[in-house]
Amino acid sequence: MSQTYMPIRPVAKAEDVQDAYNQHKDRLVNAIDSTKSILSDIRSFNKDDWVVRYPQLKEEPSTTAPNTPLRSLSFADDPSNVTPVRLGPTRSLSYSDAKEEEATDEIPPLSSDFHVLRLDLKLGSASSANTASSLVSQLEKSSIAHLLDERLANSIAHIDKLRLRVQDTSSKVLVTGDLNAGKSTLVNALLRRQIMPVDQQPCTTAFCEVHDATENGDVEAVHIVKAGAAYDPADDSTFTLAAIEDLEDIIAEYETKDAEHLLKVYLAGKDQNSLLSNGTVNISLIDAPGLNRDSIKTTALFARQEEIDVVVFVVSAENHFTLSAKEFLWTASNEKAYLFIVVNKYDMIRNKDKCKRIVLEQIKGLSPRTWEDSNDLVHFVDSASAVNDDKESFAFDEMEAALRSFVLTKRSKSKLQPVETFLLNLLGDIELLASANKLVAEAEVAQARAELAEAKPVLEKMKSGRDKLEEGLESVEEEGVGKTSTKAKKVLSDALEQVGSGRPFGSLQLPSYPGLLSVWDYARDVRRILLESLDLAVKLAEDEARTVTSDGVVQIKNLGEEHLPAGVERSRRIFMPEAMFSAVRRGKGSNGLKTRGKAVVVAGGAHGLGIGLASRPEMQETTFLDLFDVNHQFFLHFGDGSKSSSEADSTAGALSVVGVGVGALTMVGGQAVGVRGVIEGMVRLSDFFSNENARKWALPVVGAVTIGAVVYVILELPSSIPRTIGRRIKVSVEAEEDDHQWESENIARIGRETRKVLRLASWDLRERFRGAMEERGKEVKNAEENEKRALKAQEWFASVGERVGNVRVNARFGEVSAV
Ligand SMILES: Nc1nc2c(ncn2[C@@H]2O[C@H](COP(=O)(O)OP(=O)(O)OP(=O)(O)O)[C@@H](O)[C@H]2O)c(=O)[nH]1
Repeated sequence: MSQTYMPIRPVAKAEDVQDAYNQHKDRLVNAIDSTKSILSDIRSFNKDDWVVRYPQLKEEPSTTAPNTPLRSLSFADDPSNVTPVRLGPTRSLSYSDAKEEEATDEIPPLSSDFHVLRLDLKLGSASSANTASSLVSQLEKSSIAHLLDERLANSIAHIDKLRLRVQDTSSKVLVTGDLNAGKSTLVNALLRRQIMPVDQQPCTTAFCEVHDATENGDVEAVHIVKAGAAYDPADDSTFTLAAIEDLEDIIAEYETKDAEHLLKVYLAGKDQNSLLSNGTVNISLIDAPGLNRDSIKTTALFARQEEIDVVVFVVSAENHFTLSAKEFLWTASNEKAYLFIVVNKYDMIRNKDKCKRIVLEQIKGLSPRTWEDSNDLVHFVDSASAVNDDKESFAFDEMEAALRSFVLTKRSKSKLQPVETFLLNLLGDIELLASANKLVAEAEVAQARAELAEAKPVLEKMKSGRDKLEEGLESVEEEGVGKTSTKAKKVLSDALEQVGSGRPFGSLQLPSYPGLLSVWDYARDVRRILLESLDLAVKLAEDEARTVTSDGVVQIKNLGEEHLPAGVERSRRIFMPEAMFSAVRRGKGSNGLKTRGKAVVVAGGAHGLGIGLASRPEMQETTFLDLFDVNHQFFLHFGDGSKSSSEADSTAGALSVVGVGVGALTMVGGQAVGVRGVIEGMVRLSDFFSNENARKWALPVVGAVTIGAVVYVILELPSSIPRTIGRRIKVSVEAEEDDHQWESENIARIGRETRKVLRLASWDLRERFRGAMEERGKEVKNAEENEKRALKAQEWFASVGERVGNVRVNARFGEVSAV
């Protein structure tokens, strides 16, 4: 009937399908390349710039915006820190208080979990959920980032494979069916060439795989694949070579053998319109043996192979489906839904409608999905006449076009669609990852800014206050030292002046005069008291210094309060004034052995250290000169009085003998007469004694005067001794070299000690200030770096989101594919 030969679908459809397929393929390849570049960039960013965090989302019920459901976001390395967020339509995250997106009905319920980039962090058994979660929380950021990196690397490797799969143009069409149904005739018709042997007797027992000769270096040939060998056209040890012309003989030869064989047939110069050379996919046709009890299993197994894209099942219109055909179809349709049924020898049928009805009814039972699409998938043809070019065979052409479309559609469904689904899931995962990390980066920017707002003004204040603090410390030190030195000078000069005139200092008292017989002891005690007076003055000056230094320490402490920022630990040193003017001595243990490192502080200043004047043996020595200071008198009148005590002492010996008398003389009248006067007096005396009269009365007079003078001197001793000793002490302490001079040495020492304490306190404060400033500087620098890094990450993750969006748009994901 003519209607059955009418084209079911326009032939142009095949080209449309092909174009659509090519576009789909190209878009996918581009999307794969872009996705791969995004993944590689995330890996480098994770490695070099930012430890990418792995988000975990939990669903929360939301009433206001069902399509942007509320989730709680936490991170694998910090599961306890939870933030409420909303999941956008493309699995991007935003804070739950952000403006809610328009709810649209088309948005499918979104998964909060990762599809491709999911990390299996749940360690331990399900029964020990607590242990597992605690294990997860123990995972560090870096180890999670490392796991993520591995997952990204695996995803890249996987999409590389997908790319190869998408670009792979080879497609296999297995032609099988009942014995003698006309499979070989159909294959020949599709190839536009008589290649397969056609016989009324069942003949084909081998699988003949027909390829384009370009796959074999443009050489037509038959490769008989050796049993068990992994076929490789480039390795002739895996096959036996034969000529195309011998194909019929080879197949005939194998008819007699039991086992099925695989023949690879390479054909050149094919018709441009043949199924094999459509330009998009390299289809290879496989002519399988007719189904019988022996071959059905092998064929079913063959059909199941991954690379078989379409199974063309040939059934004879005369016989309908045989039992073995039904068995095969049943199995195949369960495993592969892509069955293409050619009802051959349709020309032989007289009641075509009836035949069609019966066959379709059978198909409905065997493969409902094929039946549903029977307009495209079930074709009634006459292959024998199609081989004959002279005859028009619309049904065959239509079948061929439908088969070509079907191969492409199937490829699209079996190869492109899964890749598209995978890419969509992967892009969704990337978006989720990027938007979660963007939120983290935003939070870190905010935190860094808050830190900066706190630390920067403190640092600025410290910077501007540094010079002031330095000046303050210097002036405290200088003022302190100046004050102590001035005070010490005054105390010591006064004391020296007082002692010099024979008066003791402070509360010290001179001993009472014990009488002439104990004059020596008296002189010794006076000397001791006067020396102790000077020591007391030193102690007083030291006490003054202690007070001044204490004030200085308090001032330094106040400077610290003023300049050190809050939170910086203040000096915990406690100033002990009594430890001033003390020395640290290496102590000895109770057993008399030296104790390593054990120090003993000896308090009490120069006095306590046993270096006071009263403790110096050379100063304690009482001499005759302490009683009658002839020497002093001599130099008072003949010298400049400023000679060193050593010089004075050396001359003292020579003069000591005459000194007593002369000294006594000089003291007559309580005032100095002078040597010249004495000599003149002596001359006059000799003149006087040479006179007879004078000699008579003068001697008793002189004797009386001398006795009077001696008595006077003796009576004066209680007050003259302190004066003499005081003067002698003054001269001896003043006579030292500048550096060792008692007064200046003590002033310098007291000043030094004050400086030492104040400098130590200043140093402590300076160190604290420097440390605090360094720390604030570091804090500011860290916060600035964190802000910069987080800002960069924020922008970077936003750009990843955009890139993902662009990939989706360019790949036209989400549109209903034409193929
Ligand atoms: N009238 C008619 N005869 C056909 C048609 N197709 C095939 N034949 C004939 O049917 C016989 C068997 O054809 P083959 O192509 O050898 O069948 P086959 O399915 O390959 O056979 P085996 O491989 O042995 O199973 C041949 O004599 C063909 O000429 C057709 O469409 N119409």
